[in-house]
Amino acid sequence: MPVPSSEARTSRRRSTDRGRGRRCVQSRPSPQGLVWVEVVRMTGKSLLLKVILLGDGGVGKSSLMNRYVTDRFDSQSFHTIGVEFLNRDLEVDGRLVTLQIWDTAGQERFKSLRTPFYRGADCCLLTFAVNDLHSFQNLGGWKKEFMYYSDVKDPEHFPFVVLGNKVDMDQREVGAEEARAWCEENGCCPYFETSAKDDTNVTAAFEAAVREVLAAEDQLDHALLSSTIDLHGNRKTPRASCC
Ligand SMILES: Nc1nc2c(ncn2[C@@H]2O[C@H](COP(=O)(O)OP(=O)(O)OP(=O)(O)O)[C@@H](O)[C@H]2O)c(=O)[nH]1
Repeated sequence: MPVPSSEARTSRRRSTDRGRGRRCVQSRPSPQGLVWVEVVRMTGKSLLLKVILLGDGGVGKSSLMNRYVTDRFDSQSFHTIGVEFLNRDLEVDGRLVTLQIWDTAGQERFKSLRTPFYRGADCCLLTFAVNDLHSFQNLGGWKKEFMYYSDVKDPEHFPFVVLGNKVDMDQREVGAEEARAWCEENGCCPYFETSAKDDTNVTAAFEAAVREVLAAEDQLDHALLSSTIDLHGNRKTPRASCC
């Protein structure tokens, strides 16, 4: 397999570190010695979230990332080979977040270069172009590919956001209602109609991805705090009464 760029390698290392550093889960006995509580720690001031852009070649993934991070649009952009990433800091609902956006190559011939980078993603942005029906019909395939290679622990609750890009173009082949219906059938993920070219909804879409992740994490933290575990990490249902 070709070696990823040094930037990509650095990021991979960091995203692994993040897995260890961001959430240190400790088990401690309660004063009664019966119940175990979990303490979730945040390290550093900002939460590092990895989001990944997937979709057919040419739908505008790189352009969306570049518009959001550098506020530029290139009408002659090249196909991505493998993966690239950019970071942007932002504040969402009072929480500081470093968003690490991974842009992947949509062309089939680069599949083996992109799939190793799916692991550790916190959210997946499934992207199509509204003037390209085929790219919309392929969304299910992209979701499947992501689920297969990302090794997500809780597939049912993993956050996805769907982006219908190039809404600035006249020749539309996919309607907003059709796209929303797909989202509804595929787990109610939020849908955004975007244009990297004229900067329509780009910020809103990335912020929605962050909100989806934070909501999923809050749910998980809540579940962890209200459950109990024994010394070997096996969950136990709390007993209704002592003795
Ligand atoms: N009109 C219009 N053109 C866009 C938009 N977004 C991207 N493009 C153009 O579409 C072409 C492909 O854009 P990319 O961002 O390279 O697409 P990609 O999905 O990253 O493609 P791969 O790297 O092959 O996976 C480029 O010529 C862009 O300028 C948009 O919102 N509107």
